[in-house]
Amino acid sequence: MRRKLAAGNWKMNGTASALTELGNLAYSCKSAKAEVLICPPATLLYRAANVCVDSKVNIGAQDCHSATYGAHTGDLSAEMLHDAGATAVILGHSERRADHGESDETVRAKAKTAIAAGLTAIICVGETLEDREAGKTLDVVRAQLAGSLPDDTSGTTVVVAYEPVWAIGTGKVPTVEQIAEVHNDLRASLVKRFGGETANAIRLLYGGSVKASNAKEIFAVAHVDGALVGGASLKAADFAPIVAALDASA
Ligand SMILES: O=C[C@H](O)COP(=O)(O)O
Repeated sequence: MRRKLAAGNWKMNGTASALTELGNLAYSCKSAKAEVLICPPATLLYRAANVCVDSKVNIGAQDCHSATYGAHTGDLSAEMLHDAGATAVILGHSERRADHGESDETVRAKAKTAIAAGLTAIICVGETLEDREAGKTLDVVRAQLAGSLPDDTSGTTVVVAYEPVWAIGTGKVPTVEQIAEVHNDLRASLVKRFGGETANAIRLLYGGSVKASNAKEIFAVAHVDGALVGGASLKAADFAPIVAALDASA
């Protein structure tokens, strides 16, 4: 049975005062059955890990460099993130694929480095509205999945997050039928490439305007093992109900 995962991506939000929210979340989630992960800005990683020590909340990062060290001004290595207390790292987020021209090959190289440093790689895939309207959703997601996952992927090293670009930050959410179609296809693609045992251990998250109000119906969809949440993860009062809905879906 795959353990459920509620992951929060704070994106470029939060200074030291935001650590109070993290403490509130740690308290709210003290009885959570699902794995809970918060990915704050890198500037808060170390302190966030200290706030959440001995709690049910793990801390993650939002990106890493594909190199292990060197002349990469402004970048952070996976080892540095692990050293700061991160247990996972989000890779290939559509905002990085778009803003930084990140290719599947770049994401795959970063994932290999992250896994080697002991981090779980949360690899994002998702179509644009143009892709969906052109009927290309499954083609796009299959290609990103194939190109972004390392060959030695396992259920403990990789999590896949399906995030339709047009649902991120917009309040628009695919229908449960649309989510089910993609998550079923993701699972089938994983089985085809890695075999059933490995594929069935890989958790599939949905991300894109997840809120307390829609979490229950999203978590009821087959092959949805949790969520990657942006805006609704910034406040404990918004994110804790999503964790509770995930626990109730188990
Ligand atoms: O990483 C999180 C996703 O981009 C979803 O963000 P959102 O919940 O604000 O739509």
